[in-house]
Amino acid sequence: MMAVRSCLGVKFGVSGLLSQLTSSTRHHGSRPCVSPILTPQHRNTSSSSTSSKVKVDLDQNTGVAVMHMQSPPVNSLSLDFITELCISLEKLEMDKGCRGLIITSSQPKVFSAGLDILEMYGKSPERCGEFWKSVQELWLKLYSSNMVTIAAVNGSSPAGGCLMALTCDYRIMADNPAYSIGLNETQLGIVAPFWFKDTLMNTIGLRNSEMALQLGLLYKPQDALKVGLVDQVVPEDQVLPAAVKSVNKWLAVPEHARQITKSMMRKSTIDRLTSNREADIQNFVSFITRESIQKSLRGYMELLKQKKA
Ligand SMILES: CC/C=C\C/C=C\C/C=C\C=C\CC(=O)SCCNC(=O)CCNC(=O)[C@H](O)C(C)(C)COP(=O)(O)OP(=O)(O)OC[C@H]1O[C@@H](n2cnc3c(N)ncnc32)[C@H](O)[C@@H]1OP(=O)(O)O
Repeated sequence: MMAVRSCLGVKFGVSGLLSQLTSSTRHHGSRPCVSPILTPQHRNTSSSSTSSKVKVDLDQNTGVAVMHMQSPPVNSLSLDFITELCISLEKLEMDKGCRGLIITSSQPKVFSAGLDILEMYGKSPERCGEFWKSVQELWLKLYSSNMVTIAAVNGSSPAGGCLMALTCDYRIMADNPAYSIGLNETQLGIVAPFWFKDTLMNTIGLRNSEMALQLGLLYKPQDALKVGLVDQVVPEDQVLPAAVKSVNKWLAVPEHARQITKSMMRKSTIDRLTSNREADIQNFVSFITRESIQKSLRGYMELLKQKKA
């Protein structure tokens, strides 16, 4: 309980010329690349799709989609919300005209509050299992995406919210000391599973991960930058423009080479979960339904409410 309380308080690799020469003939996997030369029909072509919790704006000229998370109040990742995110991601992944994705929040002050604690409290083992499977699915879709993915972190991003950002290729955070980001699971009395840990370690290394995970650290933006948890910190109103600038830089790299390199870097981490999915679900269910863990979650939720009062 004490612990719970304390918690609340280019240069391109290949030549620029080569990359420019290939930019109009590049393919995204099997998908043709969008030509950078604007014809009258191509100008200002954008499409927008909205489900109740996810709004996606795709600019067909640039091939860049912006996914706005809009699940009030704090974009906590419930089963319904995760399902909508997965459906949107699947559509974008299949869309030949989409090569880059920026993920951001429509909610003020929060990118995502992480997993919805109410999905883990007082629920049947079957329901917990279904929920965890969806969390795995979201992680797999994001971490293995062929698209260039940029997290435009425009608010706090604890635990599962941080994990979402970590799955992206690049993270830009708003320079506001009121915001924080990190895998703070231990502070709730729960344990980040191995694939959360692996994703963090792949980003900030072993020593920093040891400290971050055991202490359940939530970093202010400037500290997150120092440790490598985010790649860039910009004024709040510049988060989205900076993300657009970055995505274009990443998209200028020959697509096949970038995708194969990404896949090579992430494959072993992805394989580790895909070959252990069922066991991981069983682990989660038996862990989260323990009386002591349920008690910790209840205490944590009460503290969140008290903080408001
Ligand atoms: C051996 C190992 C084997 C297997 C693995 C086992 C286990 C692993 C298990 C789980 C992994 C979990 C990862 C997670 O993501 S857990 C969730 C962690 N999230 C948090 O700690 C964030 C908590 N929230 C906050 O800190 C703040 O809300 C905030 C900074 C995000 C926003 O602050 P605000 O002041 O803007 O907003 P609040 O007033 O605090 O909140 C508004 C409203 O929302 C409710 N709420 C907040 N966060 C959550 C959440 N994550 N889930 C559900 N609900 C949440 C909050 O209670 C308020 O509700 P009311 O308006 O009072 O009703």
